[in-house]
Amino acid sequence: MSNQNDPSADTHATDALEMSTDNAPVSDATIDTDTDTDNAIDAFFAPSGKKALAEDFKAGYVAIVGRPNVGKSTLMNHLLGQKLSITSRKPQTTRHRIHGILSNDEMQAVFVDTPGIHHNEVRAINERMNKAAVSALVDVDLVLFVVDSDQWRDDDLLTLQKLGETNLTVVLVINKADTIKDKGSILPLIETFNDSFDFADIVPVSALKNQNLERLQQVIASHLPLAAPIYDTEQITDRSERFLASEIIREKIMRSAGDEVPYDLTVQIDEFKDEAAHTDPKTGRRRKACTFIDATIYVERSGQKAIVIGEKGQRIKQVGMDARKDMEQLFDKKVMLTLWVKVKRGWSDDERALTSLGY
Ligand SMILES: Nc1nc2c(ncn2[C@@H]2O[C@H](COP(=O)(O)OP(=O)(O)OP(=O)(O)O)[C@@H](O)[C@H]2O)c(=O)[nH]1
Repeated sequence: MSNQNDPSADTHATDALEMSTDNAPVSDATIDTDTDTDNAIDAFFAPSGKKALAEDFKAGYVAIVGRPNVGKSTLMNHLLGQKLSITSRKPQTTRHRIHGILSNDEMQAVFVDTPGIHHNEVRAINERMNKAAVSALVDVDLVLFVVDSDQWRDDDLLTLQKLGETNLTVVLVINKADTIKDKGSILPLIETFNDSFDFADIVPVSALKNQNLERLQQVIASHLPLAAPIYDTEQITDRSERFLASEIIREKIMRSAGDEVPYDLTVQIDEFKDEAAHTDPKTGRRRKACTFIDATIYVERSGQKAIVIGEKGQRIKQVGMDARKDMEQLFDKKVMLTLWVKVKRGWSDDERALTSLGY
């Protein structure tokens, strides 16, 4: 859906203001000559990358559930060694189910990253997040129930109650172990958890500091069924680059604007165009392959728009630069990013608007 050319969208997209960032001239794209030929030769002689799979290969779906802010996204990102899911200090930043795929010689775990399970929610968006959290539990082979080692709350019990109604295998992941000053205090904590639920395993980790994640991988593998890989073992996500691009932009805004913007701003990718390496007909110079991405950031009020843009456009400029860097790293190609900020009042209460934005 592109609002720029859609007259019917004007009624929603009030108070539109465009902010363009990162307008480095296209000629900045590094120029190269014979690399295409070199790459083709390298690709021809490179090993196919497909190894023979172990006969006892295991594969399955793993849901990561838990209260907002316990570190679910960080855990998945660090297990994968890649940034697929957005993280910020603000709770409820995860809005979608994201499939991250972890493959090694013995197993493939397909992660479903869920939003927290919330109750007493009034707004349509939170209801949808709830549905997504519960539906993520259907048909998974294993649940990682993540808690913050420091904070045990009623919300945790609510999730545990939901898990108790299923026959799922549940591993308790006690995250943020790095924040525990007295390591001995984790033992009574483990006992408390053990008394409240029949966990298949309990693994304390620090997702952020990569502590005990190998052990967690072994535990995951031990609970997955014998099966062939579900996805290609080279693949790390089934999410499109478009989707990942929008999540990266959203993360940069949430990180930079902190508590000043609500978590329910959304980012829509208006254009995502790959341009192959070519010779510029005007200048005769070679241009590297590049992906042009145009995105619109929707906020609810003009005050929020001003915050996202920042003084003299500084914030949006920084968001654009940081997001572009992450995208270039993740997609492994050159990116030109243009951002727009628009006010779309009340969209998070509007079921139709949510659907049109892909929720
Ligand atoms: N100290 C410490 N902080 C962590 C750890 N894991 C995550 N965090 C921090 O906790 C905050 C929340 O992490 P997220 O991964 O976004 O949490 P989440 O559970 O996905 O949150 P929602 O998207 O709201 O459901 C971030 O500031 C992380 O950096 C950890 O092992 N140690």
